[in-house]
Amino acid sequence: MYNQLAGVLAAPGGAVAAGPTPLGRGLVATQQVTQGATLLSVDWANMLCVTDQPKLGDAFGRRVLGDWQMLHGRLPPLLVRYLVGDEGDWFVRLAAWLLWLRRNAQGPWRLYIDLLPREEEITTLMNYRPEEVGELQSPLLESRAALERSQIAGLHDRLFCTSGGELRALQLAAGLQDTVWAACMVNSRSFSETVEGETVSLMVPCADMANHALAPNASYQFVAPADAFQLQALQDIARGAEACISYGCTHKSNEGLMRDYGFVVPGNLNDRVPFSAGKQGARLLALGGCDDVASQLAARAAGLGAMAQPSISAPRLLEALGLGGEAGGSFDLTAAAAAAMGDSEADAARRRLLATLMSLQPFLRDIPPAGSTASAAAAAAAAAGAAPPLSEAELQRERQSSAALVGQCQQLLAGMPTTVETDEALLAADGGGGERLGARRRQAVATRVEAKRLLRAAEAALQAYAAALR
Ligand SMILES: C[S@@+](CC[C@H](N)C(=O)[O-])C[C@H]1O[C@@H](n2cnc3c(N)ncnc32)[C@H](O)[C@@H]1O
Repeated sequence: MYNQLAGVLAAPGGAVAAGPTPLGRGLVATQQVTQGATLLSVDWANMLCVTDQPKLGDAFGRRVLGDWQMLHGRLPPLLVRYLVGDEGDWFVRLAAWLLWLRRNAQGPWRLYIDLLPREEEITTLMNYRPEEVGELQSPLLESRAALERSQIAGLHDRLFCTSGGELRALQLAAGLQDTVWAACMVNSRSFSETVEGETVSLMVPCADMANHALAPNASYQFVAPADAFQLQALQDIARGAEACISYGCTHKSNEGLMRDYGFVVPGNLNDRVPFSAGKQGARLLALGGCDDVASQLAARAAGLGAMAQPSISAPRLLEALGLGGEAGGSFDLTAAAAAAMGDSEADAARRRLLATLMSLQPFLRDIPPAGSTASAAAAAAAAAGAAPPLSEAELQRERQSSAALVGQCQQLLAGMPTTVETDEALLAADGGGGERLGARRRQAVATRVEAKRLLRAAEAALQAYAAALR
């Protein structure tokens, strides 16, 4: 089906086709590709394009919509008015267009719709039913899923619902599930580009088969001289290898990725262990009875002297984790993260360690300034080949602190109904395709096991720290 679609909507000579990949269905190189080569080119008249803020200028968006209608047939005037108007935001307008195509399209746009994931295959949070969200084993994700679903229900009732929505004459969505489907498609498959100074949002057939990678080997852009949206190779790509792009979501935690795309990144650098400096932590750290980091900082800013030391020595922690390395314990987090962007499990484990380090930030003391040596004391000690000695009382406090934080990890893990091992066994028995578990349950297990792996990594790091204390 993909080849049929590409034969009509993409320019001849493409070097990729849809196929099975380790990430699910994706784009696979059909030939050896050299760096800089065009992998796929889709003419602007063959994409769905809406201008994000029509009031700031919409000449490009109107031109593309005009060309689209000349090539693919006229759209109902009510829909056209809605697409070029500024009543709905870009997201809602693209969803309306998709819903209309789903009900009415023929030819290549029928193929396009048929190639899109079906409801039962969609794993974005919004598509989880209330009875399924418990599988995520995360109160945060559960409440986020409920919120997403209630927001989309509001949109459905107000706009798309065939019985009472403002656009009911277009007969867009018979039930809430239709609207959820369209919203998930727009969320997870649209591109944003600025063309002729106009920011537009696009659904681009064929190009929207590209999966996301932390270290992408392809990029996308609108190429004005070609009047086309293109995927290009950032490096040589072997025949049969997957071509991946970056979704530009490098700042998103796994919660954000589940919300927008329905997948998680193993070892997501933006995830944090939700350590708390609650009562137990505050007592152990002798921080004057403050219950959380924010109030500690506020109290410190207010000059309350009882704000004693953070609990963990940063240079010692780095050393215990094998992350110090350089003279004076200097550590470049950005460089360490950049060096761990691969697909391997070792890279994912490394990223979990870095995420742990960042989670511990509120508790660290003697943090070395970026790119420089640690504290003067640490620098002197490093020159002498050893960390500065700690008094027995200091050692005692460090041990108590790490024990308290380890306890928090263990408590969080114990509060989840299944273990890493059970989850991994479930995934292994499923064989990769979600055939037995179903797509959403499989993704829920993949998501919760990733949260547990981070907690395990944090627990192990703190235990290594405690063991290295002397
Ligand atoms: C733009 S589409 C990519 C094509 C999609 N795989 C398909 O079969 O239609 C985005 C969706 O692909 C999947 N995806 C993309 N990147 C992924 C990744 N790195 N890991 C797992 N799933 C991914 C997610 O389901 C996401 O919502």
